[in-house]
Amino acid sequence: MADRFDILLLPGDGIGPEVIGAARRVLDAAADHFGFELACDERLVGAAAIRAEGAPVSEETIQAAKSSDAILFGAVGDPEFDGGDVRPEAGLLALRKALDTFANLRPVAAIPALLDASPLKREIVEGVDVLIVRELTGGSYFGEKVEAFDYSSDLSVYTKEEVVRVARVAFEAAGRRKGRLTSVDKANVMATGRLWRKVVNEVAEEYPDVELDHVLADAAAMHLIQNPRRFDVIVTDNLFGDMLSDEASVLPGSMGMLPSASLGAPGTPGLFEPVHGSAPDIAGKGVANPYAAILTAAMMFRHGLDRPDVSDALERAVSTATEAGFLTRDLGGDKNTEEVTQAVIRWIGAGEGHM
Ligand SMILES: NC(=O)C1=CN([C@@H]2O[C@H](COP(=O)(O)OP(=O)(O)OC[C@H]3O[C@@H](n4cnc5c(N)ncnc54)[C@H](O)[C@@H]3O)[C@@H](O)[C@H]2O)C=CC1
Ligand SMILES: CC(C)CC(=O)C(=O)O
Ligand SMILES: [Mg+2]
Repeated sequence: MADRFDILLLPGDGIGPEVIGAARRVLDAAADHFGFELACDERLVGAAAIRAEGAPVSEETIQAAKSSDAILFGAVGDPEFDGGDVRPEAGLLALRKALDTFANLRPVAAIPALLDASPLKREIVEGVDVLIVRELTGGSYFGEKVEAFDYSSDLSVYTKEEVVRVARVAFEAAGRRKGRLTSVDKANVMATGRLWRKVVNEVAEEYPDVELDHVLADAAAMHLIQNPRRFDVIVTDNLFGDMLSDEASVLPGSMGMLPSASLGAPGTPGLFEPVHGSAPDIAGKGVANPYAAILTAAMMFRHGLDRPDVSDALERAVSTATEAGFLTRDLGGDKNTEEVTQAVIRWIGAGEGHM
């Protein structure tokens, strides 16, 4: 079991530095509690990097990411650069591509203490436990782009191999969970959707114990908030996965609750990123919800650093803190980022019998 980890922190913009600062304090407390060593390097990305280094991610930062054990990312984006030629978000896309993190795991689970934080009825939210597996390095976000004076286009391309590899990740995950996989596409209108469906059906032959169904993306958006318990694992492309996961954040009650892990080939560093963005509307006020970033750090220990024991402790500490009423404004509470962070730190190790 490894006891030293080289982590690259990329806080980014807006609330990114606030929530990654919170996650860092939690990581330091976990290191003390579990007795491992954390070597953290911190670099700029997004708008912060454009201002200081002239590009949303530098080649040095990409190299540092490749040689780390894992990367903990905050968020990028700043209204200052809206509509400009150089965009902060391009830094994140470049990192995902450079690390080839093609599978983005976005778990969405109802948290018992937060059942009333969701605008949806309790009976819809209760017991929800969905894993969205989003393809992350292909499709319309990465295809050739044309931006002319009076027209523009985004090419959406998927190769068979790109669908095979993310489908396998999703089937494996479903096999470890309830054994149900829903593939989401637009095969009725899109060529990429028809390839997606054909390839997922082929990969299904390798996983006879997993029950597969196909749902069109528009209907999936409806089912997700009407009857979310119908889903176990969802696999879908880059664009639909982005949208469905933001929609799914209303189930636990806030974007500030959703973590994610962006994974590539075994042995390569993962990019661990909360699902939310830089939230310029609340940045700098100290009120951002840090749970998504802390749960993202937990995913880093489970999926990137092979320390599920640390991951379990962080997830337990978050549950206990929510049960004790440590809720930020987005969840209907009145606690600030720091109060929530300190509550999580207090409960790290609780329940293991040696605190
Ligand atoms: N992974 C990333 O770096 C992402 C970056 N973005 C960028 O972020 C910027 C803002 O985008 P938006 O569409 O507003 O999405 P957003 O996710 O930043 O915010 C959407 C809404 O959720 C709230 N919210 C998000 N995270 C929260 C948290 N931790 N605690 C409390 N409330 C939270 C915000 O206050 C806002 O009302 C844009 O520049 C966008 O491109 C958006 C999504 C992902
Ligand atoms: C590059 C990001 C800003 C796109 C996004 O919203 C996401 O990946 O969740
Ligand atoms: Mg998004």
